[in-house]
Amino acid sequence: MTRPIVTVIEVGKAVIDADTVYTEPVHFVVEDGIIREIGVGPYVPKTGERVDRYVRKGDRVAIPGLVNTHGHAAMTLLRGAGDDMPLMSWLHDRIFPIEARLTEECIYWGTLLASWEMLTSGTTTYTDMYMMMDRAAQAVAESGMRGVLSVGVVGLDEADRENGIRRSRDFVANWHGACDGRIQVTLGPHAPYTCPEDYLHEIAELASELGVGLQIHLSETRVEVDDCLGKTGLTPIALAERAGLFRVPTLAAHCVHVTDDDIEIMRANAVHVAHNPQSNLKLGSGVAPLPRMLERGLIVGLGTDGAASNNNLDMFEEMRLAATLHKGIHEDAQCVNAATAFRMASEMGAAACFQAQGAGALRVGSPCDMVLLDGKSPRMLPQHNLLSDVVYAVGAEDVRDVFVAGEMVVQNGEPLAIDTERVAYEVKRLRDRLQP
Ligand SMILES: CSC[C@H]1O[C@@H](n2cnc3c(O)ncnc32)[C@H](O)[C@@H]1O
Ligand SMILES: [Zn+2]
Repeated sequence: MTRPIVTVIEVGKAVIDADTVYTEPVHFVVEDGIIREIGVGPYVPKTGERVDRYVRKGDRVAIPGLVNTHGHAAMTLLRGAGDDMPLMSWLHDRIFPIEARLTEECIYWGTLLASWEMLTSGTTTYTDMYMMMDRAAQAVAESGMRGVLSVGVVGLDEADRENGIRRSRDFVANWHGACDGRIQVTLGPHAPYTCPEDYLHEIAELASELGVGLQIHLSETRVEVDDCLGKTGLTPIALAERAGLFRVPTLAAHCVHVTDDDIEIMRANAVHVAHNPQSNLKLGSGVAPLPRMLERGLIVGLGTDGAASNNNLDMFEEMRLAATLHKGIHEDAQCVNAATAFRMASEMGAAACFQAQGAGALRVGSPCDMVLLDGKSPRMLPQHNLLSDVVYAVGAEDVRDVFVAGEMVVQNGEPLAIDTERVAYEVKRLRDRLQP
């Protein structure tokens, strides 16, 4: 039997989870990527204990790696390609024509650009629904991130339907659980307005057969809901339930225009939600009833959506927006407090995208997905309340070092496994080819 790799990480302070904050020096003992011990003060080796790696960062504040529960990574290549438009014309008039020109290398370099952006802004796990996903998975494998990846499928004609099923099946076979479990696969039916009910049913059956969950856009705009009601007499969420979608673990993105009955359907079927406040605001879609969903006990994570509708992948911005937007809407300063927003960006987000128990926190037994913030940042002074600083004040620029499964993937703000100069060169080259 091989001996585990033991890493000791010493930091100045640590947010273990939304309810547990250490304001004194802390050490973490990590064995094969899992946190085995947390102690106050410097690490003192016990007799016979061997440590393979020491990381001494006394001026850093440790937080769990952030979890982005909805996005389309390679859409970084489309950042700024279509702004100030509502969803449907944005998709049909700007995005789909550019996406028709995307090649495999676009997906690879676009996903690496997203990984660079996400890792250096403190995200260690992200979800993705897009195309040519083998190249996205290759980028995730190389970058060191965790990804919950899906082939985005639409079913408006027979050829698309067959391709979607075949590609999804192959993608699960090739990548589910790859890279020591860093890559997880779900199915990715795009939305009820691009996947007819019988196709949603077929995808749910496939997910069940393959033992994976699925992610889908649901009830993002008022137009989507009104069209669906007009055509079927059901809301998109009621339609998805009738199609049998919710018989498999489902992560529903957006859920902006949902009724109380919809929320009850989601609760009864344990549907998870990805709340994307920035993208919903920018596309003029509206504001999801997050407080009602949380009150009813739904598991809700935060997401950026793609970089063409956000227009960045910064989860600190998303967390702060979630913790302020709903206060304003409801004229209630206690609505979605700092702890709730932090939980959604970490532990609840990890649960929302089907990560293992303990993921998204820094407790004993959790995977060591850890972000070290600059404890000397002006945004963390004078430090009345560390959790408040992390949610309301800190920004991506304060992220210094990042670990995924105990491996350092960002050091002093630089990704260790991504050639950032090359990525910058390649995405500029590809941008020029994408213009119609
Ligand atoms: C079939 S691959 C995924 C597909 O989704 C598109 N997309 C990006 N953002 C959104 C959004 O907010 N709502 C619906 N669809 C979206 C993306 O451009 C791809 O075509
Ligand atoms: Zn989306």
